[in-house]
Amino acid sequence: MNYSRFLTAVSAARRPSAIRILTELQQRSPPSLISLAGGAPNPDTFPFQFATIKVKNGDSIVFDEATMKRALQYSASPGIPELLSWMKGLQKSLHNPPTLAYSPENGQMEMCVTTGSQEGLCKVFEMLVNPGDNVLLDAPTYSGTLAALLPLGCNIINVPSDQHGMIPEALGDILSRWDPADAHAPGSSVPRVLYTIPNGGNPTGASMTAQRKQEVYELARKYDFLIIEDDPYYFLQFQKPWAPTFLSMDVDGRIIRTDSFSKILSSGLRIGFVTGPKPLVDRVVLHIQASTMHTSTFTQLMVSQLLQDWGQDGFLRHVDGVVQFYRSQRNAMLSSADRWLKGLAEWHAPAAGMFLWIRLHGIADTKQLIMEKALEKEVLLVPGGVFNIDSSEACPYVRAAFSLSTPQQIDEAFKRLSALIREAAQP
Ligand SMILES: Cc1ncc(COP(=O)(O)O)c(CNc2cc3ccccc3n(O)c2=O)c1O
Repeated sequence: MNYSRFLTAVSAARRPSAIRILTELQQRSPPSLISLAGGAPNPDTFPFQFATIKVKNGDSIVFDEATMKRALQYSASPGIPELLSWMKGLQKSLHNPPTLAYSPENGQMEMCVTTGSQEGLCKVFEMLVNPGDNVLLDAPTYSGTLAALLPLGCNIINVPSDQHGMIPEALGDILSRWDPADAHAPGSSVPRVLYTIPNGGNPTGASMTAQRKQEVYELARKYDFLIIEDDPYYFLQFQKPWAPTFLSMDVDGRIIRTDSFSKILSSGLRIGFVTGPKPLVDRVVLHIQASTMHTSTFTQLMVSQLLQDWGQDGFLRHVDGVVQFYRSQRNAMLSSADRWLKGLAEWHAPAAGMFLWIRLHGIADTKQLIMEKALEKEVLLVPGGVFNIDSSEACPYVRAAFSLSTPQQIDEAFKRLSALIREAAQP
């Protein structure tokens, strides 16, 4: 694939940081090398000496003095080698991307660590989206994505979707306004990027079927666009086998996947990953070099040691426990919805994630209801309009998260919401 056609002017202008090249050169050199190059601070001056982090299974992660000095020091922009290597092993086991065996210039699978998948998304958009570009996505969508995309001045084209995710026929209809042959013409307006959340969508809870992913992928091949597979809820799928990912079917090297440890290990540690064709991931790293330089070495080392101790089987056993928790939370929310909201609202049972997308009857726009009346009743949800491309558009939906509240709190919250809807619907 010709990846240069996808790059923004900003991204094409980025060059490797000379300092980072020296840092990585030094890190690859034998200890006998004497470096007067890097402007790194001397870790002997740092006030932190060592750390022991107790893990719930009884194990401990120990940062002795040498490890602590490394943890507190600058590290490589793509991520620390041991974490990247472990994650590449996991991606191979879970997705077995066809691009694993490709040459770098042909899109060999590469990865980098990001400070949460939010940073990954922001850097990927900065790399691919120029002002005026047509970008395809299925709204309502994650508000953090809209926050990153909209200021770039692109034209977001909303692709219709339902509880099974983006509708390929609707995407095909939208694309039919262009001739695929024009895709490579200079200044072509054929969309070059499609973004979607394939599992446990935020806010809709929708999960794409494998069939729909295959059909969307074929359209991406026909019109030669990239797919950003934003999949932080991949590990929160309530049924096995987990759905095949776009990455697992990527014979062309046109998938850029963002993963996150936020929903399964920690959201505060800010660990995410970008997986995709090497020419593009290497470019994302250039954007990282010019902003955060790298994700915290401390948190990368901490997570890396945990994963080394667990191995893939141990990691997946941990994930099973997390899934069990969220499945039971989802079931509690669904039974409370049945108890309090039947006849007042409608919803679909999510197969993954942590959100229930609820359409309230008799209410054209939930914004005022939530921002004023709901607070009086001491119940808080997210008004659906914030997930629309135009947040001022009326939206009868609310997003309810079943991640933090107890089943008892969820039940009381829906009892209060039902009173709200009844009052609001009265003439
Ligand atoms: C589809 C999709 N893609 C990327 C991300 C970012 O996750 P990261 O790996 O942690 O950076 C997210 C995180 N979503 C949310 C985050 C959040 C944080 C504070 C408070 C509220 C939040 N609400 O409501 C959210 O939905 C997401 O849902």
